Amino acid sequence: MTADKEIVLSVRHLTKAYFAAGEKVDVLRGVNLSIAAGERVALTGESGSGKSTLLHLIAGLDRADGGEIDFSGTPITNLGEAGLATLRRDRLGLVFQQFNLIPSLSVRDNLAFQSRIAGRHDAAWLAQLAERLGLAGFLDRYPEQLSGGQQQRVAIGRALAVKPSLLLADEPTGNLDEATADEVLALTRDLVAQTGCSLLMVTHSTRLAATLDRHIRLSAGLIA
Ligand SMILES: Nc1ncnc2c1ncn2[C@@H]1O[C@H](COP(=O)(O)OP(=O)(O)OP(=O)(O)O)[C@@H](O)[C@H]1O
Repeated sequence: MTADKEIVLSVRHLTKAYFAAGEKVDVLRGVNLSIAAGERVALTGESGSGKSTLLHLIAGLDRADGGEIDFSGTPITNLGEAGLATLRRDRLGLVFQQFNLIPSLSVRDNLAFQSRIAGRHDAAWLAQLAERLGLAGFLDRYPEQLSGGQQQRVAIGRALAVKPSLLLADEPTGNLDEATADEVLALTRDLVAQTGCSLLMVTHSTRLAATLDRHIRLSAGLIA
């Protein structure tokens, strides 16, 4: 990470606990994390270490108990639901293990979904994304008519269509076989570089983690 690069995401002293069966579980105990513009970071950690929890907090899908999250210097911790929704729509790309495509929409309309809502529809960029993701011949199909790898490529294209400042990906290749996972990740890396956005990707694979710019680990509620 170069010192003069803009910090896109800054997380400070983030804490989160859950109550389950009457017991308090401290999942995040003071997480600190900075991601620079264009930086691609892999997040690993044992099952249950809080990786998804951290991504959900950064995406504003859940509230932290304490600490701060800034996007490009703007704190989001105190934003209301509407502000968080706007942030997700305009600045974040989200990709989850379950592809979360809309079954009743064609590939073309799934790809354009978020960028249309954000008022940032760019037909030329979408056509380029579809081409690069190998989806140009599938635009009139529906998600159920695609393979898992193809569906995940639609989810990645949809997230990148808005040219987000940060792509958050939670085990994006977890449901794919190894060869397909490698191919989807390589494409994601290239497209993230072309988009100029930053990437924070949760993965169980230290092999895939090693292919990004930085590899961080969550352990005992802290980034090791
Ligand atoms: N809504 C919830 N209520 C209670 N406990 C929860 C809730 N969500 C998560 N947890 C607990 O918080 C801990 C962290 O969960 P999280 O899903 O963030 O881990 P993870 O590192 O992403 O795991 P995995 O690699 O298995 O997906 C786990 O012990 C989990 O059981």
